[in-house]
Amino acid sequence: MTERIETLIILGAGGDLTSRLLLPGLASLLASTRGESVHLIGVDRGEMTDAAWTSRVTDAFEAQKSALGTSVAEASVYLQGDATNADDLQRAFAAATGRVALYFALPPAVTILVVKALAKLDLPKGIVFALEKPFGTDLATAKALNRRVEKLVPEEQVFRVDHFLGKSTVLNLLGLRFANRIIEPLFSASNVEKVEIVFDEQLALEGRAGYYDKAGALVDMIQSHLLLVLALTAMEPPASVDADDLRGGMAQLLRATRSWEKDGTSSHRGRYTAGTIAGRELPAYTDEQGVDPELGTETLAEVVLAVDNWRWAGVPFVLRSGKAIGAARQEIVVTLRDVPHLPVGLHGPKGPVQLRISMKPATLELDLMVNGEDDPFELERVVLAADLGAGELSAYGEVLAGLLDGDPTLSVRGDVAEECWRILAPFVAAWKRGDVPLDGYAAGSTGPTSWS
Ligand SMILES: NC(=O)C1=CN([C@@H]2O[C@H](COP(=O)(O)OP(=O)(O)OC[C@H]3O[C@@H](n4cnc5c(N)ncnc54)[C@H](OP(=O)(O)O)[C@@H]3O)[C@@H](O)[C@H]2O)C=CC1
Ligand SMILES: O=C1O[C@H](COP(=O)(O)O)[C@@H](O)[C@H](O)[C@H]1O
Repeated sequence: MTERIETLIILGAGGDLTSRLLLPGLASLLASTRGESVHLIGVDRGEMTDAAWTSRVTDAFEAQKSALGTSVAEASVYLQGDATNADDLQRAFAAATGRVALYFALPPAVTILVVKALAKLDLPKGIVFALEKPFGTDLATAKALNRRVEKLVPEEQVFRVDHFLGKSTVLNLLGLRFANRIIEPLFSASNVEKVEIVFDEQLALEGRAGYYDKAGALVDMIQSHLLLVLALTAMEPPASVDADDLRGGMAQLLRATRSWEKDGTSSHRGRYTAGTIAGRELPAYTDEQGVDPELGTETLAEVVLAVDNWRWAGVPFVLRSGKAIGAARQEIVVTLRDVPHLPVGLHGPKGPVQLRISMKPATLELDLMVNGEDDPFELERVVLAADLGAGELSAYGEVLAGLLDGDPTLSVRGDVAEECWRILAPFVAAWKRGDVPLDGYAAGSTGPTSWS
């Protein structure tokens, strides 16, 4: 049996990811039936006492307080240090006990420098690297990062984190698709006209220019998160959901995925201008602190993909994600083809029949055409709805559970990370060539009007 992780070292402990998602995720795990104690060490460049760090951890644990969480917070320690410096990393390892997970809650450019510094050290036995997305900045750098990392530790000791794999609705795709005769047979080109995977947020930049301005919506959201959701939506039924079968199935699907138009023009990009969301006034993206307007960073991206296999030939997969959108819309929408023949005499509402799997809230809706109450030959649309349940753990809680248990099922395999970059390369190139305009949309709107 794999030895459990005893110490979790977070590099970038003072950052947004750590306080907003990672520590609350840990709190949700510790408060759950699956929680076990862990020695927590925070490392960042800023000066902070152990007491200040403990109080920061305690605050982040507040919403999901537990006795175990309190004891983990109280025993946690902070080390001021530069994660790209081998001596500082060695100090962190010296403070650890048992098997170590080293969490890179760092910008991608810093991560590569840390990996270089780690090459100078004798690493703790069995150490697991938890790497945050994006893995590299393009296919070449992702490959280079993977090659560097594999020189230090074997693949089973690399946990590439993508918290979308920990979202209960995303995991629910497995149950919904592969445990229901009513759903799985629908999922093919003979029945499906189009699949949309949308993650529009009301959140704007939220002070993250340092990272986001170099990433943009395509890399931040589509490159890893939405492509993995696509893989689970469209993959062949695996024999089991163990790490090899599940990740193998996802890799196979992504290898068959490509840009709809080979030159990357089956895409849109947009950037928000000033506007209002839920009563909050937002400046234009280019007026946000730390943004370099010359970079032309998009805050809304949409790409159309094809899956070149027997099941999905000819079906467009539209992936879209945007910030500062008026109404959050986070769902997988499967639009079904019209029935091959509607018996003459039956008539009713036009418009697509859809299966909608919402990531937030976690719900499922299936449109059904039924005979109307008044005129039985006049069809009416009704909706079959189900609550999919929020899941015991937050998405980060779920991936941390896998990381600390040494279970790689929810870790993004190295080849999968590379495939994701390969798929997006034509869009990046088309945008760089200027073949796709950068459209404006007002913050709080649904996006550029010209797209619909
Ligand atoms: N924030 C989010 O919502 C999510 C983020 N991610 C990923 O997490 C990663 C981190 O993002 P995020 O937390 O937003 O970024 P932040 O910039 O908020 O945090 C990064 C932290 O790392 C610190 N840091 C930078 N360089 C070093 C160094 N050499 N040694 C020690 N500490 C260092 C920074 O300190 P300083 O302030 O001094 O620079 C900062 O505290 C990114 O890869 C991002 O893609 C993934 C999912 C969600
Ligand atoms: O990785 C990221 O995800 C969040 C959205 O995920 P959620 O689970 O917090 O809703 C996104 O806001 C952020 O830009 C991105 O880096």
